[in-house]
Amino acid sequence: MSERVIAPKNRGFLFLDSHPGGCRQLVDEMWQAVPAPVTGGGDGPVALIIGSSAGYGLAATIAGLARAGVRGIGVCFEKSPARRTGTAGWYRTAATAQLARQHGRDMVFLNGDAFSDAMKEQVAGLLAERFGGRLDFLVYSVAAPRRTDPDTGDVYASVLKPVGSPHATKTLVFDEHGVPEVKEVTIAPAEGDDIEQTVAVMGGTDWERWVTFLADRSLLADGFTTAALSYIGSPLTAAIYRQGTIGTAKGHLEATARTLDELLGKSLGGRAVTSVNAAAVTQSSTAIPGIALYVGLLRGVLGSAMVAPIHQLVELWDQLTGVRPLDLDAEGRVRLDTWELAPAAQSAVTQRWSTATSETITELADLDWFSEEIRRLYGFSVPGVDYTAAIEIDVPWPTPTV
Ligand SMILES: NC(=O)c1ccc[n+]([C@@H]2O[C@H](COP(=O)([O-])OP(=O)(O)OC[C@H]3O[C@@H](n4cnc5c(N)ncnc54)[C@H](O)[C@@H]3O)[C@@H](O)[C@H]2O)c1
Repeated sequence: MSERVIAPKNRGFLFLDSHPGGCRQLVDEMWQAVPAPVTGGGDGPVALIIGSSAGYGLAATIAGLARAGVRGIGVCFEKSPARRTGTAGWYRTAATAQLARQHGRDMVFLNGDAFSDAMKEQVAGLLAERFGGRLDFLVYSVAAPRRTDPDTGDVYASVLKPVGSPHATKTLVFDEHGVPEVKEVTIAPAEGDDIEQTVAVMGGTDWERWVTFLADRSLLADGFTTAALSYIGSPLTAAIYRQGTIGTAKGHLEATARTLDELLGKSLGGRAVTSVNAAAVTQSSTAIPGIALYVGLLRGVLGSAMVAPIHQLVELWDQLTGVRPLDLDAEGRVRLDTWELAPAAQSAVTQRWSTATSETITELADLDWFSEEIRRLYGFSVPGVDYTAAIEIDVPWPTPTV
């Protein structure tokens, strides 16, 4: 037992501790935001969510459980409580597992490296023993800085750089007193094998490996459907995102979807798609130069008309499970980002971006919302949570009952 009062301590957008009570409350809120389930009764389809503890993967897990009535497995990579608290994803996973249990959904969470074959073996074993040897859905939502290639042991590192020439962008930072500043930074272009390395981490290689690994063991159900998360984004961030190293990886992921779609269509009557989601404040997205400024301005323009990840993922599940037909663009992608890229929204954000300075930023961007979103990633700034009270940090990883 280790109870303590947890105060937010941060360096920039990174916090050293997270709050178990706040994380639990946020997971509850996400669950409550999901409209009534569309389940036909019975056990529900079997789903595997990779990257289940944060951002879009957490939204996929909660929407899958609460809306589509799935059971199955969530995989993520989180740190347990020790001297410091556990990571926020540790506590969110414990809270998600508890809600799943309360709602009678058999959901097992595995903590470890999704890129490894050991994790793939573990999932294959669980599918065979616990879930009838058939997987109906796989949602792939990993954002990681590194991947070890299981065949060679090589470690690849992804970078966030423009391709071809240096790129100067405005960026949003907060000084040590939390005062916002708009700065200009110039990012050097990719060099050496930066592009290949980034594609090796954030492209489609590991997603494809998961699908073929499970297919080779006959663990995919007829009609098996898989979706991986992608992003396009605004022309304002294109040099660093879509036309940059990470965008090249997303292009690879989307090409992988087309290959897998053909393969699964022939063998199982199945599907593989990418889901292009909209900008959201997550630990991964705030690491991308310019994105914090862009998202703050987007919120300034759209306010609560921004569609939260949980609502986007309800829509994705509805399309994957056939509540509504799959609605694909010409490139075969589900588009959940149309509200972000709508011309009116983009021209308003572009206008604000061009005039944004340290002096004007608080009027142009919704920085209160942005700062709260950052804190909420760690379970802080959650209404109804008493941050002056001591709270147990030694929350165990959820173990399945029977
Ligand atoms: N955040 C955005 O604005 C945005 C927009 C559109 C699409 N996306 C896409 O959504 C996906 C997820 O991004 P996010 O922003 O939600 O990220 P995130 O940082 O919030 O979550 C990443 C998840 O991946 C897991 N993870 C990381 N490394 C792992 C590993 N080695 N093994 C197992 N799990 C691992 C983490 O535990 C966490 O659950 C990415 O493909 C991203 O490009 C993000």
